[in-house]
This record gives sequence, C-alpha cells and structure tokens, in this order.
Amino acid sequence: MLYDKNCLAGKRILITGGGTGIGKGLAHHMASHGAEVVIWGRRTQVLEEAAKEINAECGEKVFFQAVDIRNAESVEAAMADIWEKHGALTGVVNNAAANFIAPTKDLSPRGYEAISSTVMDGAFFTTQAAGRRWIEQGLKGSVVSTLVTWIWTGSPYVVPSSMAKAAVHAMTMSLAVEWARYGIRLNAVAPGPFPTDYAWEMLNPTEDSSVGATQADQVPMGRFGEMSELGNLVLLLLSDGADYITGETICIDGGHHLAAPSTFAGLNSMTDAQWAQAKTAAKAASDKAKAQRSV
Ligand SMILES: CCCCCCC/C=C/C(=O)SCCNC(=O)CCNC(=O)[C@H](O)C(C)(C)COP(=O)(O)OP(=O)(O)OC[C@H]1O[C@@H](n2cnc3c(N)ncnc32)[C@H](O)[C@@H]1OP(=O)(O)O
Ligand SMILES: NC(=O)C1=CN([C@@H]2O[C@H](COP(=O)(O)OP(=O)(O)OC[C@H]3O[C@@H](n4cnc5c(N)ncnc54)[C@H](OP(=O)(O)O)[C@@H]3O)[C@@H](O)[C@H]2O)C=CC1
Repeated sequence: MLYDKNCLAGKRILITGGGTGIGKGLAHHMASHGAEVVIWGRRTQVLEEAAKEINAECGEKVFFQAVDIRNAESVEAAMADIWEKHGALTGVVNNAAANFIAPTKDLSPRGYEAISSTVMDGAFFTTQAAGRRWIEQGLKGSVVSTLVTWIWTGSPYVVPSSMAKAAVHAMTMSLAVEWARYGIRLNAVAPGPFPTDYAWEMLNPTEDSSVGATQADQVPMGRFGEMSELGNLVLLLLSDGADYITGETICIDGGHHLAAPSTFAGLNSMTDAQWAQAKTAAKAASDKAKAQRSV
C-alpha cells in the first residue's frame, strides 16, 4: 500500500456510480484507507453487493443509496439523508456516467439525452447539493470528477460523452475559482483505458469495434491502467495533502492520448535494425542533396 492505511480517517466520501467498475474500485480504495464511503447508483442490488463485498474486507465503511443523479430532487433528498444519517461529507467523486458508441448522425434525441444528462446534469446536481451544504456550514470540501482525455482531443462516435465531459471540465475550473474562498476544491482526473465490464460492453461490444481507444497496445506504456493507480491519484486529490490544488484535471493514461496518429508514436515498435535502415536511407537522400549544394 503506497499511502498509510488510515490516511483518510475522518473523511466521508460520496462516489456516484460506486456500485460497479471504477466507482466500486475507488470505493474500495478509499474505504481501505480509512474513509467512510457512500455509493450511489440506480440498482439497489448491485450497490448492496458492492458494499457487502468491500465491507467484508474493510469493516462497516460503505453505505449505499439508490439515486438517479439525473433527477435534481432525488439528488437533493439523498444528500439530505446523508447529512442526517451519517454527517457531513468531506468529498464527492462525480464518477457515474452513461455512454455508448454510435454514429452521431443516427443518435436519437433520447440517446443524446441519456448520456449528456447523466454526465453533465448529474455531476452538476451532485456538486451543487454538497457544495451548498459545505458553504452554509462553513465546511471544507473536495470534489473530484472522473473525466476522460476526450476533453482535450474530442472523440468521434462518442460525441455526447465528449461534450458532457468537457462541460464538467468547465464546471471544475469555474467552481474552483468561485468556491475557493469557502475552502472547497474542485479537481478532475482524465483516465485512459481502464477496462470495466459495463463500459467495455458499451464501447467495445463487437470485434469490429475494437479500436485504439480500448487497446493496451496503443498505450505507450504498453498496458492498461490499474485500479490502485487511479485510486492513489483520486485519494491524493480528496486528501488534505492536496489542499492547494484546485481547478486541475490530471491525466492518467500511460501517454495514450499523446500517442496520436498525427505523431510518430507508431515508431515505438521499430527495432534497432529498422532504425539503422531508416538512418541509411534518410542519410543517402541528404548526402545526395548535400552534393548538389552550391552555397
Ligand atoms: C480513451 C480511453 C478509452 C475509454 C474511455 C471511456 C470513457 C468513458 C466511458 C464511459 O463513460 S463508459 C460508461 C458505461 N456505462 C454506462 O453507460 C452505464 C449506464 N448506461 C445505461 O444506463 C444504458 O446503457 C444507457 C443506454 C446508456 C442509458 O440507459 P437509459 O435507460 O437511460 O436509456 P434507454 O431508454 O435504454 O435508451 C435511451 C435512448 O438511447 C438509445 N440507445 C441506447 N443504447 C443505444 C446504442 N447502443 N446505440 C444507439 N442508441 C442507443 C435508445 O434506443 C433510446 O433512444 P430511443 O430509441 O428511445 O430514441
Ligand atoms: N473505464 C474506462 O476506461 C474509463 C472510464 N472513465 C469514466 O469513469 C467513470 C466510471 O466508468 P466505468 O466504471 O468504466 O463504467 P461503469 O458503467 O461501470 O460505471 C458507471 C456507473 O454509473 C452509474 N450510473 C449510470 N447512470 C446513472 C444515473 N443516472 N444515476 C446514478 N448512477 C448512474 C451506473 O450504475 P447504474 O447503472 O446502476 O445506475 C454505474 O455504476 C465514468 O465517468 C467514465 O466515463 C473515463 C475514462 C476511461
């Protein structure tokens, strides 16, 4: 374990979408470092099983509520319930999301809405409901949103997700300034591929849909990210150790999004012998040109 196992003692953290995938991994990571964790999602059974599994290892640290974050009233009621039953949160992780690959020209308004409202409205309602309470009660707070590198690059075929994540990026920078004087920090992480069941069913459902976004061999580090690596980054941002960090989005992708086809990243696979060949060929061309120089 990189961090002290009690470094989050006294912290109470809400993780939306905490019943599956990355959210569940984060819930486990925070609970195993001493935090109390509340997880949200729409499926009671999934949440219950996740909480049970983590609690079996960490003690009674994880609680759950079935909440649809697209509904502002439900978010407000669930937040009030947390404050009443557990006490004030110290942190929020906006992690819940919806997504699927689709040609944009074929997306229906409801398809667009299902994705954009979950990502953008859900993060806003959750952040506002916690932030309002922190401000009223003079409490510090830390918000971390799970974005994606498409906030910088965009991505075809997942346009509503790219748009909505970019909006949450804007929220992060905007509220970092508006709420700094209350001691409320907003940061975000932008992971590369961390394969999870539901996301891969949505983003890589067939053999033909297996492209660079979901392939480990397209990551310069040659592998997917590990949950503990993402957990350590989110833990830092939620902890008092990051008290002067706000408005930042930190990429954690092994160099994936920088290795774009417009760069020479593909040369990573060239052998020394192939490099020697390339040098000989390029040098021959430049020597020929050199021989023709008159100045
Ligand atoms: C660079 C790194 C690589 C990896 C980056 C990964 C970045 C981000 C990843 C993610 O965010 S993955 C998250 C994946 N998890 C989820 O999506 C979980 C939640 N998902 C859901 O709830 C559903 O899957 C849902 C379909 C997204 C939404 O469900 P909801 O019940 O709200 O809506 P529906 O009524 O089912 O559908 C609404 C609307 O959408 C149309 N639709 C649904 N699926 C598709 C599809 N695959 N393709 C096209 N259209 C779809 C559906 O037909 C409805 O439209 P209408 O027919 O009524 O017009
Ligand atoms: N996996 C990856 O490689 C990457 C993921 N990300 C981001 O990480 C986050 C987690 O993704 P991942 O774990 O892979 O995917 P999952 O599908 O496992 O997680 C999404 C979670 O969101 C919950 N959710 C969806 N809609 C709602 C809603 N309306 N109200 C409440 N909860 C909801 C789902 O639960 P339920 O359906 O029960 O509501 C589910 O638990 C997402 O924000 C994703 O964009 C970013 C980059 C890469």
